Amino acid sequence: MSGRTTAATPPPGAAPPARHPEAPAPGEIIGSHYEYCFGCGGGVAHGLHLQTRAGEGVSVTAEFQVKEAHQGAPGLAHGGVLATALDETLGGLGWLLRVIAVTGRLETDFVRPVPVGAVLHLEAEVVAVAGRKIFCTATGRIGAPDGPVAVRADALFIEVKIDHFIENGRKQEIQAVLADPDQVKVARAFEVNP
Ligand SMILES: CCCCCCCCCCCCCC(=O)SCCNC(=O)CCNC(=O)[C@H](O)C(C)(C)COP(=O)(O)OP(=O)(O)OC[C@H]1O[C@@H](n2cnc3c(N)ncnc32)[C@H](O)[C@@H]1OP(=O)(O)O
Repeated sequence: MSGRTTAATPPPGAAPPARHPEAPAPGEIIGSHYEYCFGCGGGVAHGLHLQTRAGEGVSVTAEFQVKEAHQGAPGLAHGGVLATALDETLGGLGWLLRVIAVTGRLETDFVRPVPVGAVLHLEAEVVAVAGRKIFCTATGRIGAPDGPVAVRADALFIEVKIDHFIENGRKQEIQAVLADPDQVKVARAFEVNP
């Protein structure tokens, strides 16, 4: 059973997504957007360390190996961690549209338990775009890209400007990021080349 609301469903008149001409090529790895991101950062010891790859059209794939630190029940992944894996994979879609976007709504179905040690094969795609609203969907399968579905989500991402982070983030992290020219380059690329 799926208890969907209409919030993550594109309204009539929403446009099909357009892959940006400068989007990473299919198969190309999309690097981490922030070293201390729990989803993709290399600087978080117990993080998910998700490495996202551009797919065809406006889609991405990623893999996540469930570790002991990710348990909820004994030997099983925590549902919140699985939702994070879906959220982080969906977040990678911004790189194909070349917009910065944050999760507004994430509607998740947990279909099968995921054991520690399993590799979750994730894929996400944009379904439609309406103004700043990006409607997308994601699936996580156990063991292989065509393995049994364990989790799936419909989501609404909202396009934001870099000021969203500068105005809302804790000052010490924002200052550290702004002092790092590589990080600023990654973030500003989307605004300079819309
Ligand atoms: C410096 C380093 C940068 C690195 C960047 C990398 C970032 C990547 C990170 C990726 C990490 C992984 C991803 C993460 O984890 S992202 C982290 C988790 N997400 C957040 O923290 C977002 C928190 N929320 C907000 O900041 C605001 O609410 C946002 C920005 C989302 C909207 O507030 P804003 O004031 O801007 O806009 P608005 O309120 O006028 O809404 C606009 C439209 O959207 C509709 N709407 C909104 N919410 C919902 C909802 N829940 N259901 C249904 N609809 C919703 C709304 O009705 C309206 O529609 P319409 O009336 O126009 O039809």
